[in-house]
Amino acid sequence: MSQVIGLTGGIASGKSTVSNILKEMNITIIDADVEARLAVEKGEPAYQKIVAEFGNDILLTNEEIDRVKLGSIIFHNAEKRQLLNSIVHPEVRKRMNNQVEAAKEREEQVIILDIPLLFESKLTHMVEKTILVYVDRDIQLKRLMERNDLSLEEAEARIKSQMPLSEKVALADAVINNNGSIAETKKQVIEVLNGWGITTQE
Ligand SMILES: CC(C)(COP(=O)(O)OP(=O)(O)OC[C@H]1O[C@@H](n2cnc3c(N)ncnc32)[C@H](O)[C@@H]1O)[C@@H](O)C(=O)NCCC(=O)NCCS
Ligand SMILES: Nc1ncnc2c1ncn2[C@@H]1O[C@H](COP(=O)(O)OP(=O)(O)OP(=O)(O)O)[C@@H](O)[C@H]1O
Repeated sequence: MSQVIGLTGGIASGKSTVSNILKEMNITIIDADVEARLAVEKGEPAYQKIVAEFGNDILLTNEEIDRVKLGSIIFHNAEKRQLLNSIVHPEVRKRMNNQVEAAKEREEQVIILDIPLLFESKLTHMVEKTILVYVDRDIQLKRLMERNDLSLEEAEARIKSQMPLSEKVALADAVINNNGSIAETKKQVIEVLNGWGITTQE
């Protein structure tokens, strides 16, 4: 029997960092952000709907979606964000479910679903247990501004578009504190998995 675990957090809280640690242990990760990117490629049904709703202005010269432009719209406007979510999220769920089924057929012991909006989108029914990657807000803000080269205002708008990490802590089965070094984070990942009876390769 496979165990399906949800990995969540906030923007730039360290989900990819934890995912990479898990990948090194040969654990399968299904990443909602990757699926969301594939779902909006030119020719996909969600692509057509996005262009119909947001107009040709959000396209690059090669006709792919300009993610920077679309991001600057939806992170500042809750209604537009809701509209984009209603187009993209059903496709993401379908894609993730297909991959979970495939991983189950391969009889994988552990399957991790990396879903940033696991709690906001009420997707906990897709998983048996949840792990939250937590960071303090000031560290989150600093890492986000550096990684995405964002202004303070743009970074804050992105953080505010999600449920506060402090609220997510109460909803998760396990919390990994990613304020410290990556080595400290890795130690906690191993402790959580071992605590759930999952043996880890190092
Ligand atoms: C707005 C878009 C074009 C920005 O693209 P960009 O390449 O800059 O960012 P990327 O996709 O890598 O997302 C980075 C992070 O932003 C946060 N985020 C993305 N979309 C949303 C959203 N609708 N609401 C809140 N946070 C979001 C997540 O924490 C995510 O990990 C893109 O994020 C998108 O299409 N979002 C809608 C789909 C979605 O909700 N994806 C997130 C998980 S399914
Ligand atoms: N423990 C750490 N120490 C220092 N830097 C870190 C640590 N963890 C993550 N980072 C850096 O912080 C940034 C955000 O981390 P990461 O990309 O893993 O977050 P994420 O939750 O996957 O983000 P998003 O949801 O926005 O894609 C990255 O630039 C990463 O290199």
